[in-house]
Amino acid sequence: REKVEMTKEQRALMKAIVDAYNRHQIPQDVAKKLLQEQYSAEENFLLLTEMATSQVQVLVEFTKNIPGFLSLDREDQIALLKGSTVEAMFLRSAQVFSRKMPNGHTVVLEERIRKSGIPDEFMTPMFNFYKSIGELHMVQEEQAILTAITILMPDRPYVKDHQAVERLQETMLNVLRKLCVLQHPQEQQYFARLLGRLTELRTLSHYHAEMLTSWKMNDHKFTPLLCEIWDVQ
Ligand SMILES: N#Cc1ccccc1NC(=O)[C@H](C1CCCCC1)n1c(-c2ccc(Cl)cc2)nc2cc(F)c(F)cc21
Repeated sequence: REKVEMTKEQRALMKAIVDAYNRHQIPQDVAKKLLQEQYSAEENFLLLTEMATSQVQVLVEFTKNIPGFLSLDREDQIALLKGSTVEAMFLRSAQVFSRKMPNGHTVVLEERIRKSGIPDEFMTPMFNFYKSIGELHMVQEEQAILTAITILMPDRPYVKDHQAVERLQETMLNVLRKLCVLQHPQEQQYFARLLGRLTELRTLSHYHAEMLTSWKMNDHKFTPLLCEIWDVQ
């Protein structure tokens, strides 16, 4: 098999994405909060809306650092962000859930999330996704580039210049493909498995509006930003 090597440009691109990904982390870690105590459904819902609101802002900052993104048509930039924030939220949640934690913490975290107010019918698909992400043992470079690939999805609603987005995404996919070979040399199909998770992520994200509106509590209040970004209220 030929030796896989990243070009100088690809290494620079990856560094830019990873730096942006690490720079724009969610301020406080929700997992720590959840491990401290079991909140009520109302408190959990509020925590989620706060997390999601700050995550959208963080995502906008991260996206600005994706080389080429700011040269896209302005309306396409909005369409890409609007179309990917829910998937990015579940991807981020999955990465938080599958982070290495002291023994027993993941069990407690899962328990707290199961009792957070999310309707029961969404637990299985959600935790299946979280566990399938965990099994991949992604390195942070892969997590960052996978998030960028999720944002640069050409088939989001209302995207006009399909080609321009496809070109940017393809550049990212080329970097991710090489990274997977370099990081997981034993697993021939690791790259394919990784992309398969994006399909699972899209399916899970279809449920998000219903997950939120049927949260086990009355009068669900959303921030204006979330009303705009999510299909709720
Ligand atoms: N993490 C994280 C994160 C980062 C940015 C934005 C949202 C995030 N997710 C969250 O805060 C929620 C919390 C919010 C309070 C109530 C219990 C879930 N969350 C979700 C979850 C997100 C959405 C929807 Cl509809 C259902 C569930 N899956 C999580 C997995 C984890 F391991 C974890 F710690 C937190 C997680």
